[in-house]
Amino acid sequence: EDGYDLWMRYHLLAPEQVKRYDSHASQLIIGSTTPTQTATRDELQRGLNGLLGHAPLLSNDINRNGAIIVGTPSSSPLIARLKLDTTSLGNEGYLIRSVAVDGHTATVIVANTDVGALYGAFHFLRLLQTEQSVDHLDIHESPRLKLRVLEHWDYLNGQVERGYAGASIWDWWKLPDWRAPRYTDYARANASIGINGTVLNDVTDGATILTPTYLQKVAALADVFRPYGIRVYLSIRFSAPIEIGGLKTADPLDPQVQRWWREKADEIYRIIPDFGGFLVKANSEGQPGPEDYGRTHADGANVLADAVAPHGGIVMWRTFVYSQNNPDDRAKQAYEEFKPLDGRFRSNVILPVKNGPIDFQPREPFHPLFGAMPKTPLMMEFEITKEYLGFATHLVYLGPLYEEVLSADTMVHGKGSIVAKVIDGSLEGHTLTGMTGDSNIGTDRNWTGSDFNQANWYVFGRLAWNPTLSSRAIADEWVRMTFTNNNAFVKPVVDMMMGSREAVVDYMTPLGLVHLMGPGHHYGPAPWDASESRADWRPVYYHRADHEGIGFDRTSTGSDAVAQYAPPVAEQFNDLKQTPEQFLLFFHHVPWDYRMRSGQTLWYELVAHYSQGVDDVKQMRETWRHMDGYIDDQRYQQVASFLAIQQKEAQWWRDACIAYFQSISGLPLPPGYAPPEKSLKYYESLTFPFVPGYSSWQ
Ligand SMILES: CO[C@H]1[C@H](O)[C@@H](O)[C@H](O)O[C@@H]1C(=O)O
Repeated sequence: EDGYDLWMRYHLLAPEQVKRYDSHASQLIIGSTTPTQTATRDELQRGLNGLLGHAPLLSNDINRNGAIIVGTPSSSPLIARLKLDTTSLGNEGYLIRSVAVDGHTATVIVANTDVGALYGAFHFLRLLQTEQSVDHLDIHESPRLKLRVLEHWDYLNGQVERGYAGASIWDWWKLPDWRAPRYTDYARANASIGINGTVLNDVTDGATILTPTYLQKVAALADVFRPYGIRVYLSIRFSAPIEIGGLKTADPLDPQVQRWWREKADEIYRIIPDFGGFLVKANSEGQPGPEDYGRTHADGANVLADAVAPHGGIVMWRTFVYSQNNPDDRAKQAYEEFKPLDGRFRSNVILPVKNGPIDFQPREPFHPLFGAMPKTPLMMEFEITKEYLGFATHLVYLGPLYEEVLSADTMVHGKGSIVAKVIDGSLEGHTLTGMTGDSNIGTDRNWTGSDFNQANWYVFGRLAWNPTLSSRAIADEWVRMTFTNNNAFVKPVVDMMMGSREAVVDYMTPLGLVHLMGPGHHYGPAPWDASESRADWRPVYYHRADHEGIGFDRTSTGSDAVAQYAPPVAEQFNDLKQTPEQFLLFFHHVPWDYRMRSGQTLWYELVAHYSQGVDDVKQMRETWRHMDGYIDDQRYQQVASFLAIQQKEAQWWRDACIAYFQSISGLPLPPGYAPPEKSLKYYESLTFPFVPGYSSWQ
C-alpha cells in the first residue's frame, strides 16, 4: 500500500461489482504480434485479473457472450467484419462499443492503430475501476491535442530541478544495459492517461546528452516507451555546437552550425527513428541562445527545426524568457520578444507558453501570448511539480488551476475565444498542438512525493487529452481508482481536493499577489526580501507594498502590461472596478483603505484571506480525520501527517505575511483576528539550510 501502483491499482472489486462485470469479461480476443498489442493484452489481463479475481479466457474466436475484442480493422478479421466507421478516430483515438457478433454479445475496443487500442483498453479498465456501467457502451474518444508531453527537469547526475519526490528515475549509469522495470511502469502510467511524449532531461542540463554515449542510453529508454506510444524528446543546450561540436560559434545563421545540427539530428534518428524532437530554453535565466549572436528566437528555433524536419521531428521553443533585469515589468518580456516574431517560425516549431506571465504562481491571470500569435502554434506549459505551492507535503490539487486558465477567455475573436481553443488549434486552424507539464516524478515509492501529488500528474494527462474536461470529474475518477469507490470517502475527498487550490492561494498569495516566496528555493514566505541582485528576483518587486497601499500597477498609467491583452480584456484589467478581485493586486496598486466588494477595506480583506487559508487547511484535516478506516493505514497516516505539516506552514505563511504587511501599512488587525504568533523579526530570521529541488543554475 505504498502508492507505487498509482491509479492502476486493480484491487479486487466488491462481490456485486465482480458479478456485474464478469458477464462482460468472459473472453479476451486480442492479437499479440506487435509489442503494443502484447502490452495491451498484458494490461487487460493484469487489470481484469486484479479487479475481478480471475483473467478472461484468451481466445481467437468468439464462442460465448461477454467477450472483449480488441484491435484494429487491419489486424483483426473479426473487427474488420464489424465494418465500424473509424475514420474520425485518427491515429490515437478509439471506440468502445457494445455489439453483437455471431449471435454473441461482446464489447469491442477498436482503433486505427495499436496505440489507439491500448488507450481504449485503459479506458475500459477505468470504467470498471470507477464502477461504471459497461452495458450499452458507445464511446468515441480521440485526443484534442497532438503533443501531450511530460517534461523532466532531471539532470544527468540524478538531481531533479524543482523535484520533491527523490532523485531522477533515469538511472543513467546503468543504461543502456539495465532497463529498470520502473521505466515500463512509468510508460504504462502515462499511456493510461494518454501522455505520448517525454522530455528526459532538464532544460538547463547542458550538452552531454547529445554525445554518442548518452544517445545510446536515450535509445534504450525510447525502446521501452515505444510500445506505449511514447516518444522521447531531449532538451538541448543552444551552445552545444561549441561545447561538444568543437565549433567556435553557435550562431544559427552560420552554415557550419546549421550543418552540425543537421548531422546531429541525422545521428539521433539513425538510432531512434521515432525521436520526437528538441525542447529549448534559450536566452532565459542565463542560458545561451540566438540573441547572443544578435539573432532572434525564430532564427534559433528554425535552425533546429530544419535539422529535424526531414525526419518528422518538431521543436518546442520555450517562451519563458526573462534574460535581462526587468526593472520595469518582468510580466511583459515574453510577449515583447515573441509577438513580433509571429509567422516567422518553421511549421514544425511550437512554442510552449506558461499558464501565466510570471512563473507558475498559485494564481496568475492567463498569459497574454495566448491569442496574440495567431500564425504560430502555441502549447500550454503547466508546472505539475509544486515549486511555488508547498513542494511535496501541501495537499494542492492543481486541476482547478489548470481549468481556470484553459477556460479563460482571451476575447481575441470575441467571446468564447478561450485558451483551450488557442491550444487545441481550433481558434486559428493549427494542427500542431500540445500541452507540456513539468513533471513531479522521482524515485520515491509513491513516485510524486505524496499520494495526492499523483492526482496532479493524472489531471495533467487527462486535460492534455481533452482540455475541456472538468477538473472535478477528473478528481472523482482519480479518487475512485486510487483509493476507493465508497461514496462516503469519494465525495468529501473530492470536495477537499477542489477547495485545496483556493486554500493555498489564500494562505500564500491572495488577491492577485505573486512571488512572495523566499528567493531561490521558493519555499516559505519572504515578502520582505530585497536581497537578490536582480530587481525581478525580489519579492518586494512583486507586491510593491508601501505606506499607502499594495500591488503592482500594470494599468496604462503603470507598466501598461494590460495592453498585451485583447482590447476587451485589457479594458477590464485596466479598470480597478472591473478587475476580478482575485487579480486585483496583480494589476493595480491599491490603497489599504480601498473598499472591496464586500464593503471591507483592502487591508481587512487581505487579513481575512490569509486567515481563511489557514481555516481551510484546518477543515481539510478535519475532513481527512473522518476518512480513517476507509483506506489502508499507511496512506491514511501519511496524508494525515502531511496535512499537519501543511497546517503549520499555512499558519506560518499567514503570520509572516500579516506581520510584514502590517509593518508597512501600520494598520491594526481587524477585530476578531488573532495577531501573528511571533514577531516579524522572528520570521525574517528563519533560514533554510537544506531545501530539496534547489536548482543548480542559481
Ligand atoms: C527550469 O528552470 C525553472 C526554474 O527552476 C524555476 O524556478 C522557474 O519556475 O522556471 C524555470 C523554467 O521554467 O525555465
